[in-house]
This record gives sequence, C-alpha cells and structure tokens, in this order.
Amino acid sequence: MPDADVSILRDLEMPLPYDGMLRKLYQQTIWRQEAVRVYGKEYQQPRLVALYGSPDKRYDYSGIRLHPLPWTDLLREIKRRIEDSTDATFNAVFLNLYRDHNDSMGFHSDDERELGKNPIIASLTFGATRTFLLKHKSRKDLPLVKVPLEAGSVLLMKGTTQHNWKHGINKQTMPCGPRINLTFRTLLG
Ligand SMILES: O=C(O)CCC(=O)C(=O)O
Ligand SMILES: [Fe+2]
Repeated sequence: MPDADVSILRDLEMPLPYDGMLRKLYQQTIWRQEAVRVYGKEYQQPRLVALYGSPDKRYDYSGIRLHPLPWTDLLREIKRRIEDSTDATFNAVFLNLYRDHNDSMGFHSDDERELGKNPIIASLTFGATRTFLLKHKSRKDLPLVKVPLEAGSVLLMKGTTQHNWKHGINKQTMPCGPRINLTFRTLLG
C-alpha cells in the first residue's frame, strides 16, 4: 500500500480462548450507543462503543466527547500483550461492538487532534470475521484494499496511513454473529 504503513499479526496469544474473550468482553464492557453529528444531522451510530484508559485523557470525535472508564484487569492484560508484540505503548482503548451483519463503521481516518500527527493504532478482533476496507484519499487509480480480520488478529496502522487513507467496515448481506474490535491508541493532552 503506497503512502501507508499497515501490517497484520495473526493468532495473538490471549489469556482465554477467543470465544471466551468475546463473551467476557461482551459482558464486562459498559457499552453505549452514541448519537453523532455528521454534516449537522444527528444519527445513532450503527454499533455500540466504549472507551477505557487513563482517566486524565479525553477523546473528542464527530461532535461527542468521551471520557475513558478506568482500565479493567482484562483490558490491561490485553494491552500488555499487544504492547509486547508491537513495540508500541498505548494509554487508551476504544471498543466497538458490531452486534450482527447490519452494524458497520463509515469510512474515516483516525485523525483527531488528540491522536497526534502520525498515530500508531493497533486493532484487535474477536468474534465474527468482518472485512476491513481501506481506500486512498486522492489516488482513484488504487483499488480498494480488503482485509478480512479474523479473531485473534491485530491490524497495525502507523506513519502517514491516516493522512492518506480512509478505512471502514461495511454492513454485509451475509448474516453473522457479534464482533468486538479493540483499537489501542495513545491519547495526547
Ligand atoms: O472495527 C474495526 O476493525 C475498525 C475500527 C475503527 O476503525 C475505529 O475504531 O476507528
Ligand atoms: Fe478507525
């Protein structure tokens, strides 16, 4: 992928089997459905979300402000394992719950000010395999990149990826069960 630094690690070792991780994260997380403003209009996000991390940080995006909930033992343990296998450090994790095949995330870049200039984002998946899509912002000659993210995989985005590419998850016609995605980030300020 030109103008990007994207890599994937598979089969990351976890404290529980992947289906147990899914169940525990599903139950333990305090999920919220947020209304977001897009071009001045309010929408319910087509998925549930949560933010955990250092209590002194905050995260503003799409017109909403999230304050992190304190780390749980499980999230701290996952963070430690991701840090060990990526050589990066993180102070927050954003969780997304795609309840079924109708849930999605629109194309966006993770380019909020509190992520800094060239953020490192590590995105871990449990549950259903969904297709992560990447499209270049200006080069229409480049094909859409499709990456199926299986349980236990970690997608790493670094460098100038967020400047030049957008990513998202489409809803799909093929029915599927829940997917939980954890994106580890560093929030500045
Ligand atoms: O669910 C995914 O794999 C993508 C999540 C994502 O892009 C985000 O949380 O910013
Ligand atoms: Fe993202």
